[in-house]
Order: sequence, then C-alpha cells, then structure tokens
Amino acid sequence: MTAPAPFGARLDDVVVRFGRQRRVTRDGGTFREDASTALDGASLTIRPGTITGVLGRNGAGKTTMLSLLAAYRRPTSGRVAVGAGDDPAAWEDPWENPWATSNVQLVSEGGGVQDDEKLRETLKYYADLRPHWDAEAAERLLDLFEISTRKKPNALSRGKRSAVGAVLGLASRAPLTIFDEVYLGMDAPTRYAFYDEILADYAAHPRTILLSSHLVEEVERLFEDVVVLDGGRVLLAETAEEMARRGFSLTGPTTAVERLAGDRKVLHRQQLGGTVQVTLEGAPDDGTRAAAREAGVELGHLPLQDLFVRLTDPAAHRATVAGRDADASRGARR
Ligand SMILES: Nc1ncnc2c1ncn2[C@@H]1O[C@H](COP(=O)(O)OP(=O)(O)OP(=O)(O)O)[C@@H](O)[C@H]1O
Repeated sequence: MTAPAPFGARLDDVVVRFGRQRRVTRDGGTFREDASTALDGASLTIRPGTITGVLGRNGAGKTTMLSLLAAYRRPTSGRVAVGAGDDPAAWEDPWENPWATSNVQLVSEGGGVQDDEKLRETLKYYADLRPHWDAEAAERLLDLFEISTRKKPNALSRGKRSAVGAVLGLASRAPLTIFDEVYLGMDAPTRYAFYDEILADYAAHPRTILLSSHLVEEVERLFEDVVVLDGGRVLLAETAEEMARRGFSLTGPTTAVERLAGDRKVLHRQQLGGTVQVTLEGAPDDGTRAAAREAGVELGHLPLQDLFVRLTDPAAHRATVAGRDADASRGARR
C-alpha cells in the first residue's frame, strides 16, 4: 500500500459546551444554563506533516479539542475539518465520516483497548480498523515495552497500559495520529523510549502527530509547531522556531546579567550562588549578543516551559531584573 498523505486539521470558531442544566428562578420559573464551556471560539490550523505540541493547563480544553478531531464528539457551534493536502477548504468534517475517522487515530490515557479480552484481540481489531496498520511495528514495540499480548489490559500496570496506547498510536500509521497525555504512569526510561520511537517512526513514515503533555521540558524537542490553549481559547499557535524567538536566557555573574537584562520582562529567574539564569521576553539584539560575549554571559534559547507558564498565568510575576533587587542596587550607586 502506498504511504498515506499526512492530514491537516482545522478549527473555525469552535465552541463546545457541556452539561446544560435546568435552573429554577426565584419566582419558580425554570431556565437552562451551560455548566461549562470547554472550547470558547477556538480557531487554528494544524499543518499536515508536522509534530505539533498541544499545551495548556488543566481544563484548558486540550482533550475536548483532540476529541473533536477524532469525531468522538461534535462542536456546539463552529466548524471542524481534517484532510490531506495543503488546502483547508478541501478538508472534511470528521463527524460520521468513515473516511476521515479511519485515518485519524486518537489515543488517550488507558483508552482504546478492550479491557476484558487479551491484548491480541485488541490488536486484531486495530488491524481490521486501521487501513495503514503495521503489525510488525506493533510486535516490535510491544517487545520493546515488554508487554505480553496474552495479558488482558486490566491486568497491566498504569504505565504499561499507557505503553499499549503508544504502540497502538505508532503502529496505526494514521495520517493524523493523536497522543493525548499518553505518557501517564510511564517511568522515565519508558517515556524517553516512547519519544525516540515517535521521532524514528515519524522520520520513516511522515504523517501528522499531535501530542498533548504536561511534561513540557521533556517533549519540547519533538515539536515543530506548538499550540497553547487557555480557558478554551487558542492563546498561541505557531512554529517552534517562532516561539523560540519570543525570548532567550542569560546565564552568568549576577551583576553582569542584571545589567544586560535591563528593563526586559523576566519569564523565569534562578539564582545559584553568584550566578543567575534569567529567561527574558523578546529577541536579543546584536548589541546584547556582543555585550554578553564580552561580559562572559552565556546567551541561550528560550525554554518552552518558561514561556508556557508565563503565557498561561494571568497574574504572572511582572518583575524585571531591573526591578526590585536591581533598583535597590542602582539607587545605592546614585
Ligand atoms: N463530559 C464533560 N462534561 C462536563 N464538562 C466537561 C466534560 N469534559 C470536559 N469538561 C470541562 O471542559 C473543560 C475542558 O476540559 P478538557 O478535558 O478538554 O481539558 P484539558 O485541557 O484536557 O485538561 P487536563 O489537562 O486536566 O486533562 C473543563 O472545564 C472540564 O471540566
């Protein structure tokens, strides 16, 4: 079978509301109220043939968004589309669309397995369901994660169940493969093996992979694109390269770093004795680069975690290095 073309995905002004409830007014009348809004006018495009990180704090709407793409649910309003090619106008609504759903694989924590049957039955089911299923890859990965197909999933540990999800997602070779917090319960060596397998499999069989995770530091190296959701809205959707240009870090002697940082906004600050590392908003100009070299200050890339924390925290600490501490020292020098 020829390799399938990677899928793109798009959300246009998508709203998802859950749990309409009947409320009683003071005068005894009733009205219906939305209990929660999981997505609140979310719009974005996932480029075909990329690994895209989906980040957001608890309850931001990640699982809801990913479920829409796999047609596990319908939006309350707005449009969802998936499909091959670079023209989103040609993509299709995945809802009750067998062509779309057979090409989209969503793996959630502990999901996608038949609990009361041996794992080998689940594998047969996937082989029938997934047009691009690779049975050899599934076998190799199950060996790698030391999982026996003779076991029933409910007899597996939480980490092993997650590893089964990783296997199902990878071996599906689906043009749109979605891993929603699939790492839960996996120990660190297993997680790193999973990340390496994603990269190797993606290189050998290009497709579109969406990966949601709270372990931002661990997974950032995988991402070509990044989506950040917050309160049901898309806070940011851009390439990892564009994101990297949103900030930089300086590491070195405290006074030199403070001088170089000036009034820039601080995303993160870590003091180790006389050495400080600060993550700053914005791109370094040539002057800053030259001055850093001269002062023996190391200029580094922006850790995604710092930007993520900053972006999703409305009450973010807006201090600058030139703020509280440095102000005091400048005052003393005047
Ligand atoms: N079936 C449901 N019924 C009612 N509310 C729901 C339902 N599913 C999700 N929600 C609500 O929608 C919002 C978004 O939930 P969602 O699970 O999409 O977030 P998430 O970003 O995946 O969170 P987490 O990182 O904690 O998994 C939350 O406020 C959640 O309580």
